[in-house]
Amino acid sequence: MRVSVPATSANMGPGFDTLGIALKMKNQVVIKPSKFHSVSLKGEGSNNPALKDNNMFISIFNDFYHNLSTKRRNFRFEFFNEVPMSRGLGSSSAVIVSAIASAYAIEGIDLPKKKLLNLALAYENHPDNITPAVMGGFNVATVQDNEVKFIKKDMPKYLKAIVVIPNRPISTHMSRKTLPYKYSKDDAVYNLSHSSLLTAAFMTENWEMLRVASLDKFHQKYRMKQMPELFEVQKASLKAGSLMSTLSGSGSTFFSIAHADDAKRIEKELRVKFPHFRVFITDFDNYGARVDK
Ligand SMILES: Nc1ncnc2c1ncn2[C@@H]1O[C@H](COP(=O)(O)OP(=O)(O)O)[C@@H](O)[C@H]1O
Ligand SMILES: N[C@@H](CCOP(=O)(O)O)C(=O)O
Repeated sequence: MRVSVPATSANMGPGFDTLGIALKMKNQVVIKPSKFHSVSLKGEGSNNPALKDNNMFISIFNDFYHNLSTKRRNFRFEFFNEVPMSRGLGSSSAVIVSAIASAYAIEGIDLPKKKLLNLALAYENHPDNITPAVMGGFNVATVQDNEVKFIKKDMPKYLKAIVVIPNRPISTHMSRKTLPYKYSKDDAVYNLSHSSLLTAAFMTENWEMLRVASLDKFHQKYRMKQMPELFEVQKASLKAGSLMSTLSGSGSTFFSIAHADDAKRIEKELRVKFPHFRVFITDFDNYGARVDK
């Protein structure tokens, strides 16, 4: 059985804890019944021996498996990870969603995507990463009465994402601590209006509006101060022709959207200017979490 879940870029500027989009980079796990428990890791995290012992996937999988099953089978877990850890590309959401989906699938229990999303909410209480991780596409999401309410929009193939991934990780938990405790009414109105405009721009495919609509006063500047070079990345990406360029989740990755015709040139310019960062183009994912039995 194989489960795959895409990377996600959350916030998208002003949509703090609300907006997110799925990328065509994924974490996959192949699970096989086996005499003994064993773990193999390829790709991101494979040089981290701790992930072979007691990683977040195994502990969430076990929580669900032990609730769903009376049997005590052992499994071999083979992980193929493309989502870098603690870079603002939703690695924790990918792990949470894939662990829950795997426990249900291994027991042959059908798990509708909306239920998967609401189960994931217990592990990550902001819905901006888990929603696109489960559903794919661009999503606007909120939590009401312990349920995720969301609207999804498929992304067209003629738009591409360009990601700039620094070497340095930023933990989401720590990064949230750098944010102000309170915001002024002016800042609240600023973000509310920009986030609403950004959502409307996605829904109506008014891509030229993204540059203005993606401006934010809630979180980016506080977080980017930890790595001031990110201000340069944003400036360079917009100058090179990106439609929008925002901190991805809590960072450290920078996420830009561009027309396919411009993406190669923007990628090249960013690579030249920031040779010490990983820069590449990726498509958007419109499917989300996938289980192949
Ligand atoms: N492939 C993985 N396997 C196991 N645990 C992972 C994996 N990827 C991420 N994690 C867990 O998620 C944490 C990173 O979460 P977080 O700081 O929210 O970063 P991100 O921005 O990538 O979601 C890691 O410290 C680790 O506990
Ligand atoms: N809204 C959250 C998003 C965190 O995304 P991640 O990919 O960094 O986990 C936040 O801004 O803290």
